[in-house]
Amino acid sequence: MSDTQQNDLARKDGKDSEADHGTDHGTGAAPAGVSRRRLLGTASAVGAAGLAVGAAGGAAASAAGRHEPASVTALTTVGTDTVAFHGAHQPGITTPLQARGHLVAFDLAPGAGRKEASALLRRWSASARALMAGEPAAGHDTGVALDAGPSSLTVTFGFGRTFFDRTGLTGRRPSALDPLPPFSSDHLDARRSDGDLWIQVGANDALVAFHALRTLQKDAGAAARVRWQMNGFNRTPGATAHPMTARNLMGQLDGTANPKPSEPDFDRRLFVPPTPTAGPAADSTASEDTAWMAGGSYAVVRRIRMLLDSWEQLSLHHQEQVIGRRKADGAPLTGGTEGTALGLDTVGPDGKLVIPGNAHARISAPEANGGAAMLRRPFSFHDGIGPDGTPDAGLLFVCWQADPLKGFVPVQRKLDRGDALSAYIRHEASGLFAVPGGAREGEYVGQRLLEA
Ligand SMILES: C=CC1=C(C)c2cc3[nH]c(cc4nc(cc5[nH]c(cc1n2)c(C)c5CCC(=O)O)C(CCC(=O)O)=C4C)c(C)c3C=C
Ligand SMILES: [Fe+2]
Repeated sequence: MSDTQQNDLARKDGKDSEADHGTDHGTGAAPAGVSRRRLLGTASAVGAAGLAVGAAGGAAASAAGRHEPASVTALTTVGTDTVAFHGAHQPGITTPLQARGHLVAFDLAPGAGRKEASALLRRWSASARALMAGEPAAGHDTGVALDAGPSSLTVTFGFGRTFFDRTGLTGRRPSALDPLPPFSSDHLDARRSDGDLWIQVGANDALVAFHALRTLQKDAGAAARVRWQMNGFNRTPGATAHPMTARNLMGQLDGTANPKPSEPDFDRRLFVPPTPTAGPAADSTASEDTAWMAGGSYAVVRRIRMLLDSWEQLSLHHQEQVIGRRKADGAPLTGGTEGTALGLDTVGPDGKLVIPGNAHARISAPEANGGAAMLRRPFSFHDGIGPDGTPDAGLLFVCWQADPLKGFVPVQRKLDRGDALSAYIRHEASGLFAVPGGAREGEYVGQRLLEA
């Protein structure tokens, strides 16, 4: 069994034990040694108000002069959930979607090179490890995340194409980092695209996520400057009656047909193999000296604005024709439930395909793209109202794959040519980042690139 599968199973065990105790957060293991039943027992002694206030409310109650028992503050497992920093792969790739996300790109400062980059990655990894374990950041903790647990915090680091020239490592740049091809529907803003370094922060608490982001920005010191930052969100764990696929801001279930860890080719699709596999591709990879990417993955990041004013004018029927799935439950228009395969050849009584030829789900399906697949792990964004008076909202589309030329690129090429959804979205920014494998104990992320 792969590390990914083990990780997922470990989290699933957590969920199951949580379910046994009657919670529905679906976010991971309960705090060690504290059963849900015991907490409920404690809470019932202080009344229903104690149940509702949770951690933040507990602090407020103390400030108001009421001294609640400390155990009341531990009613939820959302705060106590942790994700491992060390492992074969970096966290934040197969981790379940978190409620809050920050994507931030940095450029190395003028004059900063490999030495400074290596010291920076060492500092960043130390902070990420500590914060993900629920410890304060070394030296300069701001206290913003005080009272909260790690809340499934993940920090993921990547290198952009330009990083390699700036650090004298051009010879070790993977060809997979070659620029993405232009697409006819691109409206890309160069200032909000690319970057030498990229960080993805995710957490199930907004203050925990902000605290991590701020810590990492301060860690950058004089070595690197923020190039762009994007802030996103997803549904809060526990907001729905049962764990389910996330909805995006168009209201669709988004993520249904993602590759699953239980599928035999999951790791192969997502992660760079330790050694080049046999065959023609192996020769070119071997000559690249990219062994440092073993266990890593490539992240394609796109800020995709949704033209919500136009989208929301469509009838439900038309919206469903655009995607090829039912809006309420994500089932294919050919019937069944969310998990049912798309009936791509099914024809209706009118002789037409039930899932239209230009439906987004049809065009992006691996069956229609020579098996090309990626793991989509997005955040929604809403940055207010744009100068044109429409919502500046949409999807921070992040997808993961072992090779962008076998994942994002062929699918986006196809979508670019005839996706019914493209009339309602606009790609505004883009980045491609090499995300190295996870750091082993005592190692920092990227050490195998920077110190070999
Ligand atoms: C190039 C890759 C993709 C981009 C860009 C993209 C943008 C995008 N997608 C949605 C909404 C949905 N996408 C869905 C499925 C789906 N999308 C992609 C790829 C891209 N999407 C793939 C590979 C798939 C899976 C296709 C399949 O195998 O069936 C769906 C259906 C539900 C699901 O499977 O997730 C929705 C809904 C939006 C709103 C969007 C840009 C804003
Ligand atoms: Fe999609």
